[in-house]
Amino acid sequence: MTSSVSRVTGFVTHPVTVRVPATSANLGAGFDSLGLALSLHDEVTAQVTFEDTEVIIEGQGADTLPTDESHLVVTSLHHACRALGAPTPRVKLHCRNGIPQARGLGSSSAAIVAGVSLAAGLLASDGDGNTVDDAVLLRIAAELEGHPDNVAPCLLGGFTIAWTDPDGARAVRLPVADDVSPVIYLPSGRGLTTHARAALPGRVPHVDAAFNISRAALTVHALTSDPSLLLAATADRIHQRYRADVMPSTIELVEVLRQDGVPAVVSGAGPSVLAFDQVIRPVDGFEAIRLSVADGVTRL
Ligand SMILES: Nc1ncnc2c1ncn2[C@@H]1O[C@H](COP(=O)(O)OP(=O)(O)O)[C@@H](O)[C@H]1O
Ligand SMILES: N[C@@H](CCOP(=O)(O)O)C(=O)O
Repeated sequence: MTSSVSRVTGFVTHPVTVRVPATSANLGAGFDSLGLALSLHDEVTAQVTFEDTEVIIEGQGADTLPTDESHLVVTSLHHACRALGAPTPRVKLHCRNGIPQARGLGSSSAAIVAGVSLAAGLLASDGDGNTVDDAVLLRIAAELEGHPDNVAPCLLGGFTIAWTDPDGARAVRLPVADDVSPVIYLPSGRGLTTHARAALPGRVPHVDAAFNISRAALTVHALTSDPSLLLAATADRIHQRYRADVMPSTIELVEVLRQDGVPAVVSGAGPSVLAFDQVIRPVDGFEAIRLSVADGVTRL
């Protein structure tokens, strides 16, 4: 927590808007650690109100997400206010959502990062509404999400390595090589991260852990310096195969693409597939979307 947090004096009265990117976590071998920010975004505006909390939603989730205080952006904003020693305000929230939910594109992390960033933006400290640094926001956001690999690229942008210390989550952003070309294969069906995590075993064989350590380390080199190594680097043995029963067509697509020489992985906890490819392939049951590597949360 930055020292300025103790000087919080209240909330700004003007609206604050943040833009948060989608993220693809794991990147194959880097389970719960590696992540990439991608060019799909939610844009969220919050303004403190003396009336009841109100949530207006356009775009993804407009018909399904709650519009009261149980909305994830509001609960995250409130959690961050408490963590920063501030009261929890009622807010008017306007969400313009471009990130599909429950598809392995980090929508929950985007909502959480939006909430904690809006809290930082609304807190007025010595007349300056944004005095909480990214390291503090990362710790708060990762606590809420339960794993740091999506919230890290959502906050910092680009390609990130995240890890958890006794004090909480930490992350570094690394530069991405120019010819890294992400394509997302988006299925129409949804899959909750909690379900896909429940499919994982409590232990994995030592030999598989060793396999993944070498590939995760290689992924750092491949994404930053030599994308020709991405096929070898993105092989995984500790999570994707265990998830096959809950997303069979996703795992099948990963295998078909990899057999064709395309570095392809389950995006996050699925069911989308992330491929690094110069071409977009038509695939039955999936919408192929060309994306680029994005920056992290921005205050508009
Ligand atoms: N923009 C959003 N606003 C409010 N809640 C959201 C938003 N995005 C995601 N969520 C919540 O998170 C759930 C999806 O989270 P999760 O299963 O982790 O999928 P994802 O891979 O998209 O993060 C949604 O069902 C919803 O409850
Ligand atoms: N490491 C997590 C990543 C979850 O990402 P999401 O985008 O599906 O929320 C996991 O594999 O469970």
